[in-house]
Amino acid sequence: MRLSGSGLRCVRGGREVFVGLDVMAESGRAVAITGPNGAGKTSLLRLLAGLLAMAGGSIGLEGGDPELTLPEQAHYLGHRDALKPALTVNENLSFWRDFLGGGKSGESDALAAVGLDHVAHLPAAYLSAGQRRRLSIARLLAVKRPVWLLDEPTSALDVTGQAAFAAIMTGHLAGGGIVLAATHTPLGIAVQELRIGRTA
Ligand SMILES: Nc1ncnc2c1ncn2[C@@H]1O[C@H](COP(=O)(O)OP(=O)(O)OP(=O)(O)O)[C@@H](O)[C@H]1O
Repeated sequence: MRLSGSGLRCVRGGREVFVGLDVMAESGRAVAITGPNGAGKTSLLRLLAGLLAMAGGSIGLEGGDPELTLPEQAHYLGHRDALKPALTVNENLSFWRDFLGGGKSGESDALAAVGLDHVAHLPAAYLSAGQRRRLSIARLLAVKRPVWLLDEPTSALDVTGQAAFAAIMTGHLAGGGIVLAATHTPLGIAVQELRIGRTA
C-alpha cells in the first residue's frame, strides 16, 4: 500500500501555508512530519484525512480497498482527544467503534494495551490529560484502519506511555500499516522525516 500526495497546496484564512508539497508513505513505514510552529503539519494531516479542502495537487492511496476513500481507511488523531466527558472510558470507545464502523470485539484488549483497563468504568471527564490521550490511542486499536494520521500523538504521554505507544505503532507497521505523524519530539521508532516550512 502506498499513500502519496503530490504538488499539494494549502490555503488557510486566505494565506498560502504551503505549495508544491510532496508526501509519500508506504506499508510498514512511518513518516515523521516535522517543522516549525505554523509550518502546516496539522494542515497537511487534515488534508490527507479529508478534513480540509486542497487548494491544489492530488492525493492517492494505491493498494487500499478500492471501494473505500482514503479518509474511510484512515484514522485521524488530532490535537483534541474528541471524547465525551459524561460517557465512561468504555462507552467512549464503543461510541467510536460504532461511529467508525468497527467490529464488536477488541475494546478490552485495546484498553489493556494503553493501560486503561482499570478505569474502564470511569467517566472520561475524570481522566488526566495523559489518560485522555491513551483513550484516543485505544481507538486506533479498537477499529482497524491501515493509515494512521497522528497529530502530536505522544503529547501528554509519560515515558511508559510513550514506550507503549511506540510498541503499538511498531505492531501496526509490522502488519503492513502506514503511520504519518506530525511531531516535535522523537516517536521512539524508525521514521523517514518529512520537514516542511522554514529550515532555519
Ligand atoms: N482555521 C484556520 N483559519 C485560518 N488560518 C489557520 C487556521 N488553522 C490554522 N491556520 C494557519 O495555518 C498555518 C498552519 O497551521 P498548522 O496548525 O497546520 O501548523 P503546524 O505546523 O501544525 O503548527 P504547530 O507546530 O504549532 O502545531 C498557521 O499559520 C495557522 O495560523
